[in-house]
Amino acid sequence: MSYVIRAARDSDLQPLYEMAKLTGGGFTNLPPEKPALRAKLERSHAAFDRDADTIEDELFVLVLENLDTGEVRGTCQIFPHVGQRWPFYSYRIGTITKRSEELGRTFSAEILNLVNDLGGASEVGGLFLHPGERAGGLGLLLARARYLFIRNHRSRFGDRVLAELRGIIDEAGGSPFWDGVAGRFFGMNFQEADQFNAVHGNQFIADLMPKHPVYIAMLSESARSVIGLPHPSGRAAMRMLENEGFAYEKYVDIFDGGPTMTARTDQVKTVREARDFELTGVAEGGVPSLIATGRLRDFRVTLGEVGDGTIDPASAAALGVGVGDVLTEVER
Ligand SMILES: NC(=[NH2+])NCCC[C@H](N)C(=O)O
Repeated sequence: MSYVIRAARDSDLQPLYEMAKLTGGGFTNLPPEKPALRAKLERSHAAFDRDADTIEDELFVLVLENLDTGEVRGTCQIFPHVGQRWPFYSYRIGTITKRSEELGRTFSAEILNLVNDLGGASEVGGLFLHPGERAGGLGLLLARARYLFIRNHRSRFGDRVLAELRGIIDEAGGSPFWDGVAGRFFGMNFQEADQFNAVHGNQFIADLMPKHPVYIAMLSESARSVIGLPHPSGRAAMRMLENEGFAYEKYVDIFDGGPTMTARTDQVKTVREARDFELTGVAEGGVPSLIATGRLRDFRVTLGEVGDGTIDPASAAALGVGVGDVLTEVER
């Protein structure tokens, strides 16, 4: 089977919608609403069409296509510059330490601070792989294709990259963190708020989110216990991000308390290890690799084998490349 990652097209709307319905909620970047998805595709087209070297608040949507069937089986997104137009919100967990000499006691309290620290960063997100394809390293292909895209269009991205992981959701679809913190100020449940956010953006956060720091000690045990923890379905994603050099630096999602992972763009493993080479021939065999080619709308990535200046025939066909083309490779 042969797969390729490529820019999303208008005709991908239906499969994107079908996949969005499979996410089970809490997946802000892939709402199961066609108008919202269509708006994302339009934003993405504009980003791929803009051939310039500057960082803008835009969005690239990529899809994973099974070349044997023509079906779209996965997707991922890159936001080059969050917080440029609308502030980007996070809770940063800070510490305040107090000492009473008379009592001989020192106390440290943890505080949730509403911050816009991550404004200016690039964000990777919206990664979804069809449940029927969760083998064969395709999740990793989707994730790492984003870093190759960033590397090959480096001036379009910030010096820091972030990834938000879904937080803990209970069986009823509720978020213990939401119920204990922001929910008290929004008059809606987590699903409604997340849905509203996905469709209408985050102005309502600026309007309603409490501005004062929150003492974690004063939250309910259920809210406290999920801070910085990913949804069980996101544990593998968290490990993948850590392997790329991302770390949890005490930033959490203001709605569900899920961890925000950050990394220096140039320190991301795939960005650091990728290298360019000129294709001198097509032959079987070589090192299992991710192979990328093309700029902007023509950007493509596949899984294949890289020899000494060569790639395997299936990859050459998947990428539509021939001798003399310049490719990017990074070991699997
Ligand atoms: N799970 C959520 N919808 N969280 C709220 C959005 C937070 C996001 N960092 C923003 O500022 O837009």
